[in-house]
Amino acid sequence: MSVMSTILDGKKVAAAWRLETQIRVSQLLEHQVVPGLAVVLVGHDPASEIYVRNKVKQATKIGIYSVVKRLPEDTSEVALLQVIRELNADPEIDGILVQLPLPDQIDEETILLAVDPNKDVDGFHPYNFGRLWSGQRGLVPATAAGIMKLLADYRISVAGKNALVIGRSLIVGRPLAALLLAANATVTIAHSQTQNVAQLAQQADIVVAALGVPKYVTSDFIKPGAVVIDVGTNRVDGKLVGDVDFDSVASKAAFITPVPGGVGPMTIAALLSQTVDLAQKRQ
Ligand SMILES: NC(=O)C1=CN([C@@H]2O[C@H](COP(=O)(O)OP(=O)(O)OC[C@H]3O[C@@H](n4cnc5c(N)ncnc54)[C@H](OP(=O)(O)O)[C@@H]3O)[C@@H](O)[C@H]2O)C=CC1
Ligand SMILES: Nc1nc(=O)c2c([nH]1)NC[C@@H]1CN(c3ccc(C(=O)N[C@@H](CCC(=O)O)C(=O)O)cc3)C=[N+]21
Repeated sequence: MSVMSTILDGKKVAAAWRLETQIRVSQLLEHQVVPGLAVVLVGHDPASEIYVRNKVKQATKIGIYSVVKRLPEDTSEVALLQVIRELNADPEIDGILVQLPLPDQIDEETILLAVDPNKDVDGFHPYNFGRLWSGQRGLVPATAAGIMKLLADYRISVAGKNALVIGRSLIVGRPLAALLLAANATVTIAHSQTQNVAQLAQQADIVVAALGVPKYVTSDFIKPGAVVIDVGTNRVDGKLVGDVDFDSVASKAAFITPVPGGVGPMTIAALLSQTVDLAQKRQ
């Protein structure tokens, strides 16, 4: 027996969310407040270029003023710190996002610490990360926020569920685990040294794949009726492939996100919404 699962349509939910954000932007404009977003891109990682272009395009479309600071691959830490200080001091900028990863000569921790925690729209500053893990409200990394919104929109309850998050990066795995915990899930975090990930997944009501290994999660990982969230965005032969083997898993899961059109658009919508939250605080 093979039952098709419900596809969690991130593209659709993100479009509706952007519309809500756009309304909030027009209300701010009536008060002469233009939300401002700065994206800092060091080097020219082609994937990063695409995301940055999408972010800026969608921000502009809903009335957010956005600037991209493009810096060469060989930029020094000192030079990057100078750019961040200028953005911290710029009254037109509400949100600052430093695209990761950074080139080797730049220490990530130093840079994340330099961003004004009140403008840290990515939620990567240790102050905001600490708040997140303390269960306090604040700025939350966009991918994790986007996934929680997608679950909420489909009325998928998290409380009391077993959730497995595969991946423990600053960008996705850790913040998502914190949000699932705050929503009263029982959370397990798997990483590259975890034994028997498949066995852990078989116990899980919610499986999140955020490891960056194409089609890693196959149907034998999945408990029938589980919710499967695919964060993976891997280029394989020019095609976008998730961390989940969609075709096999879709016949076993109750809900599943596609790639593309799942978590990716929600990430951008979350970023825009949080930029406007910050602009509302300015006002
Ligand atoms: N759709 C979206 O909005 C976004 C998509 N992405 C995509 O999500 C994926 C993950 O990104 P990101 O978190 O930045 O990746 P990282 O490479 O920073 O982290 C990967 C994590 O997965 C773990 N891992 C790697 N291999 C395995 C394995 N075989 N079994 C279990 N765990 C493993 C690593 O463990 P360890 O810590 O031990 O090294 C690490 O914690 C990528 O495909 C990326 O492109 C990322 C951000 C946003
Ligand atoms: N400081 C920082 N913040 C980030 O949020 C951040 C980052 N650095 N570094 C890189 C990752 C990756 N990321 C994605 C955002 C959108 C899509 C996205 O829109 N994906 C579309 C497809 C886009 C395409 O065609 O490539 C989709 O899945 O439908 C994907 C990935 C944010 N990241």
